Amino acid sequence: MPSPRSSRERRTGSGSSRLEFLSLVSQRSPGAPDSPSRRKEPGSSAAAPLPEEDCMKLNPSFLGIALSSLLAIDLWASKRLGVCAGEGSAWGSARPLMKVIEISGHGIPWLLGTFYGLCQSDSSAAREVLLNLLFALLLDLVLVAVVKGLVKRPRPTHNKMDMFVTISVDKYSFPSGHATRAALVCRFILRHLVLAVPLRVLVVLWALIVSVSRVMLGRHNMTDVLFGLLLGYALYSVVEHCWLSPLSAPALFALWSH
Ligand SMILES: CC(C)=CCC/C(C)=C/CC/C(C)=C/CC/C(C)=C/COP(=O)(O)O
Repeated sequence: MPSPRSSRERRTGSGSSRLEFLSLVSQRSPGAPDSPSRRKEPGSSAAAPLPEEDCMKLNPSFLGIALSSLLAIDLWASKRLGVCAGEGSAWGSARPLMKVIEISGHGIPWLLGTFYGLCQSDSSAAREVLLNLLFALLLDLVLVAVVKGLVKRPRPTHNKMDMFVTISVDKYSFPSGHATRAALVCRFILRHLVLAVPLRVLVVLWALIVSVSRVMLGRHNMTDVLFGLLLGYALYSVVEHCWLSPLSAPALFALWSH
């Protein structure tokens, strides 16, 4: 059965830099009296029992504090790195170039290019690889849409929503769809295309530049991009596990056999 391994063997050849913190105190209702833990009845030696909700607010878990701190650092650093977020930003003149890089990692050119290649391919090895790339790209779109829809993290406030063709969940930022695609496509190409070393280095650089440009354009926070890269990397393993071949999916391959 042709597999990824066998197919490989066949190939011989601006903004402000103010920190944004989520204060634990501000989460309490404004004007609320002091906590019962600090209030003692006159003449009584024992403190009144703590209501459960106050216990939770006054004793946040270590994990909660660590996560809030990480998110605060993420928002602050991402805002500082969003140097191409607008024409008036520090590196605003590089924004057009960043937008070209954005399109190079967009779903539409990748889907259309792969579909076109599939229709034009005249070898069974090329058809197998391109069909699996198309499957990987579609799976990536669905997975990112599901996670974005579940997490619903808004895009950074400094982002200008002027992206080339988006779908409804693209108003959310976690994870970065460009970063998942860049990592997925990068792993896929390195594994299934025979390329000279300089070209392999270029593919890795492209994936990194697409990812960094998401933060520079102000589209994403750093954690959106880091998680996106991890997700895309892991998704490639799923694609390889479910690899479509003429034996496992004969009907699909029959569609493109000439
Ligand atoms: C051409 C074929 C075979 C199918 C088309 C299927 C389809 C509906 C594709 C939609 C592609 C699309 C609009 C993708 C969105 C890409 C995007 C803007 C992602 C957001 O990236 P992010 O890094 O800002 O999260």
